[in-house]
Amino acid sequence: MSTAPQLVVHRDKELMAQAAAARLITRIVDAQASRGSASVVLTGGRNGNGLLAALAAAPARDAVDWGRLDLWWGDERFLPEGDPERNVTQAREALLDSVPLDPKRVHAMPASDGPYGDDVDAAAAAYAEELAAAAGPENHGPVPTFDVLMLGVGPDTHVASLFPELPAVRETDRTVVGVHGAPKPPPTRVTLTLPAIRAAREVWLLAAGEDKAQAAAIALSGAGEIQAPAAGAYGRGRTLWLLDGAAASQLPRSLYPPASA
Ligand SMILES: O=C1O[C@H](COP(=O)(O)O)[C@@H](O)[C@H](O)[C@H]1O
Repeated sequence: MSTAPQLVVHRDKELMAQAAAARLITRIVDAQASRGSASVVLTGGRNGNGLLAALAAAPARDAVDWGRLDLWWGDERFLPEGDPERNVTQAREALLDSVPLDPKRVHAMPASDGPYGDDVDAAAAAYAEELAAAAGPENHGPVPTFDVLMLGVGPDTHVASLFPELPAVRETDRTVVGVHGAPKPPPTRVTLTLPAIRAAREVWLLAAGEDKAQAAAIALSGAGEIQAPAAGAYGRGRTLWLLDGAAASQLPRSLYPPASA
């Protein structure tokens, strides 16, 4: 069942990143307190990396027990290990290299020079198996119930590597698929599908900057998920759109009334 999106609009992208980082710290600490560990799905892109950098700079980051955190990725650019364009490389630089994570709990998606070579579909199937192996009987299918799954919203409404009208966004069965011919480079990618995204307790969509304004307005105005993948991303318990004022500037008044002064 879809959860209605809730919107939080911050003044600018710096404040949005800091507030989202604080929110994430709280969610992780709460999950660790109630379930012993936490699981978070990271996103690539400018807003996702901005959040990780803000988290790295937040003194409260020491409240997290980094050894009891599972990290997964919503998508990956299918490039060689260590490529600066890989989402995991950027996440390592922004945060992961500076906190004491358990390497066994950092579930990066395969690289194009990894065990599956350049076979992106085999790489996607392997990640699906890794997710299935981590899912327990208390989960609702072949993926863990992630505590928080974050998605950067692209200017074309893509989330993860689910681009409008491409086959990946139509997938209703598999949890992870290979993407061929993505309109944003690189063309070959690995992505969670909408059914996997919807297994999360909380889905957070991040949109900051003027170039995200139209995408946010379209996705939040009742567009279909095939044409606007962000519209199909929701969590089991909560769907949260975290925006800055620029990204919120084209939202319908019923969702976010502009300030009167
Ligand atoms: O390529 C990607 O783009 C999106 C959005 O990135 P942004 O820089 O426009 O914020 C991101 O969510 C995705 O993970 C990434 O692979």
